[in-house]
Amino acid sequence: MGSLVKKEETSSSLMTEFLEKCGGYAVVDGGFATELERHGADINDPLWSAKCLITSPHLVTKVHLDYLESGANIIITASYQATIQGFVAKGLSVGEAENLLRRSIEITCEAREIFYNRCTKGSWDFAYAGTASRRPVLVAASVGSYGAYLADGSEYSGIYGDSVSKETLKDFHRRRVQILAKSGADLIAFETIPNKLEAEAYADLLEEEGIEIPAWFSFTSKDGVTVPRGDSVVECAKVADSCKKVVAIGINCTAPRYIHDLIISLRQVTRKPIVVYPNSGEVYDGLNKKWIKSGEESEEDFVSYVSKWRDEGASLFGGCCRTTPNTIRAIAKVLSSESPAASKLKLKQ
Ligand SMILES: C[S+](C)CC[C@H](N)C(=O)O
Ligand SMILES: N[C@@H](CCS)C(=O)O
Ligand SMILES: [Zn+2]
Repeated sequence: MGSLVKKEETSSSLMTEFLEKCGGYAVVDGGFATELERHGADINDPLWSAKCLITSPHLVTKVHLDYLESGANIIITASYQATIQGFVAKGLSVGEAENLLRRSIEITCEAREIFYNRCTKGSWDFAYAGTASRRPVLVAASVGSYGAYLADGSEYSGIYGDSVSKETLKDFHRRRVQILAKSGADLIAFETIPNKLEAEAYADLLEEEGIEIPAWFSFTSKDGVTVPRGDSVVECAKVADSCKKVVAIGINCTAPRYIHDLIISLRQVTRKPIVVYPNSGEVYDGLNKKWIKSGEESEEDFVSYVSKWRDEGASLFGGCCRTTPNTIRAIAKVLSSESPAASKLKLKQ
């Protein structure tokens, strides 16, 4: 009992202490798969970005490093669409599939080490922290939804059919979550969650499997009120709020224009830190694996929203699909010019 309480306290303090170290607000990285694509990777494949764990791990390292150089405090692994079932369908053995999952975390941890070794006294990083300390960086192990594995864009419909129950989803995710939790990541990022059922499955798994690292649950929305399956974001957030292992709740891969109202909805039901990392506002065509411009998106608009999102109560900010290191650099700049550490620096000058 004592050790259970201890673990839960450790979970909830990880994010609080991390945010304190970051000056109150933290920068999450940006679109990962779409950045691999921008560097020439062909991810038109059922494995999507996870294909690069096999074909071009050097690009995975490069994208992580680019985001670290841009100011990210949290870097998310390439495991979004890396599933044992998906790798086995490609002809890999279960053992090879499990090793690739572990490798996704190792590559990210290695990138953090490379970045730390590159940081020298006098770099902007030291000025950012206001002390001679290293910038805090967490590694978040990405878990994409069952819809991501289906590889038809169905994380944007959330419709899995009546044959897929909560138990089906738990069985689908169980082994991957167990492996990722023991691979050296600081937390698990359950991302782009499209329905309440999958959030419930994740919450059950975290509790039943005694997963020892904390997690965030991040939902996607196409209307600013519901997740794609039609469940209200408020109801989904309640599931996340009541799970003790969950240390932040948020929204990702959603058009920036919906984020403000979604933060207000989340705040109605949780006091946990809120994480937002919207996409560029473009819409994904899951059949052709292409992004379609809506004409409403612009990087300037995205970045100008950040202080409004902060005022509504979010504390972790980044980008999802089709955002780039430029977006993250701009977010880091907005936050560092307004953080308590930065204010102290200004006062000293
Ligand atoms: C977040 S969506 C853009 C991820 C890709 C999708 N699961 C697919 O395979 O098409
Ligand atoms: N972490 C994933 C999320 C896709 S919605 C990525 O950035 O590729
Ligand atoms: Zn995305």
